[in-house]
Amino acid sequence: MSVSYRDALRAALLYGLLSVFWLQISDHLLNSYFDDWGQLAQWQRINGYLWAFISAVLIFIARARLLSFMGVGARLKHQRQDRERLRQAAVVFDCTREGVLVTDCRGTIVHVNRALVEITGYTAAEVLGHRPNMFKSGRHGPEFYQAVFKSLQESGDWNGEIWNRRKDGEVYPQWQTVRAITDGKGQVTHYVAVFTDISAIKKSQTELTRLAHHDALTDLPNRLLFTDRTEQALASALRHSSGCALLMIDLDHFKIVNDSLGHNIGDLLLKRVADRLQRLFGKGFTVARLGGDEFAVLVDNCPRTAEAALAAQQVLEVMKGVFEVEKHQLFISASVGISVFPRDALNAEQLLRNADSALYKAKKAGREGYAVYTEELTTHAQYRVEVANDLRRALEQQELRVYYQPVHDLKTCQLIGVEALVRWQHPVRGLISPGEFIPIAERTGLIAEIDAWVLEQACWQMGQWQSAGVELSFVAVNISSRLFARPELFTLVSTVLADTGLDPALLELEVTESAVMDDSQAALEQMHRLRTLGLRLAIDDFGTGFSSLLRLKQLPVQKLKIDQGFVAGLPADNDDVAIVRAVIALSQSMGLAVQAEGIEHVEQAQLLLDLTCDLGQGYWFGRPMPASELDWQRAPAMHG
Ligand SMILES: Nc1nc2c(ncn2[C@@H]2O[C@H](COP(=O)(O)O[C@H]3[C@@H](O)[C@H](n4cnc5c(=O)[nH]c(N)nc54)O[C@@H]3COP(=O)(O)O)[C@@H](O)[C@H]2O)c(=O)[nH]1
Repeated sequence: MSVSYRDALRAALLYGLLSVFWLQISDHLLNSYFDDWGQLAQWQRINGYLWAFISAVLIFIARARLLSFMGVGARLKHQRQDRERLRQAAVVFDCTREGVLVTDCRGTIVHVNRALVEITGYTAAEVLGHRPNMFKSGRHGPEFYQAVFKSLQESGDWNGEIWNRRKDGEVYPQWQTVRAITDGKGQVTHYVAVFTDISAIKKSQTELTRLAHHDALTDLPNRLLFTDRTEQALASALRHSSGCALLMIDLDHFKIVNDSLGHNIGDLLLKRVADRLQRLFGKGFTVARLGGDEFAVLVDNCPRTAEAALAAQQVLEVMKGVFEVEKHQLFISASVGISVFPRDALNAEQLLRNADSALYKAKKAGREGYAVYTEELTTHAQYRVEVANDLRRALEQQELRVYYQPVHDLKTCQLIGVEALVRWQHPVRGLISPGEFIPIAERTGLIAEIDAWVLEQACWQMGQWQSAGVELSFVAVNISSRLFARPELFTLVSTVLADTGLDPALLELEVTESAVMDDSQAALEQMHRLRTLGLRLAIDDFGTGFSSLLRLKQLPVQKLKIDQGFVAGLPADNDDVAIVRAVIALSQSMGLAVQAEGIEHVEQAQLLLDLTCDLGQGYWFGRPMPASELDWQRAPAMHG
């Protein structure tokens, strides 16, 4: 007999004994108290009721204790909570965005939610009773599914990426978790799969990867992908003992298209160039846009320079045809730098760098051509690095000097101004001409510091001449495009003028035509700001750039300097004569002074005077020299 039965028997016996005891005692007491039968009968009735009441209380207590002992109350509470939880789970099951699929232990689908219907395109009725392999995409082999089942058997769950097929046939990726559900004895009763459709994430991931590796404008591979492909090509060339060539292509004077026709047309032209290059080389080659107007082509199986040169020549040829861009008929040429693996470089970075050096050489050689990398170019590059380092030291050690070249009035031949030109007094190499170090200073950015220093020296020197009573109309200082592009130029010039006390009207800043046209709107603003200081502005090397006359008209400049390249051809070269005549006429029609530079012969000075040029500068008048050597009285006569 179980403990509970024994307890129940004990309670029943106790109740029986208690009842007998109660009946005996109450009967005895009532009989001894009441003699009257009527009263006795009444109290016996009351006694009966009383016992019934006590019994009811005892039954209640016993039952309450029994139920609590058996845990029925808690179970009822739990049942209520379970019902609530199930209701909530059913809502979650149906509202969740994840697809849910439940199979029995044999793999037959017994339950699916609304999200599964939406994701797969099947109705619940079309799915129930079938097996999950109805969603198979065919992308995974049997070994994939075997691995899933193995994981479910060993650990009871699996999660990972799986490609399935929707009802409409579309194959899509989903992230899925499958779990085995077991009963109390550890037997699998069901499998539950919960999955998310990750096709949108995949698409944006793919798009991001594409964007990171492609140029947005032309859709060509960008520098990152091109470098990667070059590395792969080099590795493959190494394995097969073959070679490959890298062509770096840069469009000549592309800036003019942007400046004159706007960036939209410039962009469209770049797209057309990209298309043309792709068509020329076809699918087997990697054509990339490295940035701006720079493209590159990787030519596989091309170990010899001659073959690479042939490819470069084809690039030059293909660029020759007209580009039709929105009603504009554009012509553009290109320069190409060639570097060959393994002859020139052993890794992608070096190959790119060397092709770039060759491209620089092609540009310097006059553009619309190609140049092949040579070791000499690296030597040059190293030399440039050494000079740049040396220049920094020169600035600190005050090794730079300012020379002044006289500028004469062509009518009176009087010296009326000077141009400040920098020199480098090298401790070992002696006096170095700016032609040797200015281009390097420009490439490294040191030019801004040099120009600032020359400006300070020239203003100070002009102040000294003024104090000494020398009658000079101006001192001209060259401002490189690097410094000219900086907003702090205005502060620099005003500080120098304030520090040296020079009358701003005596200062002339020379800016090259290309510096002004590079970003003409910014240049215009810079020039107007500088003009508020009261100084004068001149366009240097006029005729070598590609000024738009419309832009030129807007510039607040006071002088045009005819480039010495045109003066050199005077008086024999008819083209130069025509150009010089046109520039003089242009200056005069715009109310600008005009100055010719590079005058080496009296005939040149005479012709320029005849053409009504205002000012002249050149070796015939005087070479650049230290301030102390200038001869203020020198006025070389033109007529004998
Ligand atoms: N940003 C700066 N550029 C500067 C500075 N100083 C010079 N430069 C530029 O360097 C280039 C070479 O200058 P330099 O060797 O001084 O040559 C100048 C003249 O010496 C030369 N010149 C003058 N007359 C004649 C001549 O009759 N024949 C001849 N073959 N050359 C002559 O021309 C140069 C003057 O150039 P420009 O500035 O265009 O008037 C040169 O581009 C300088 O601009 C500097 O401080 N900052």
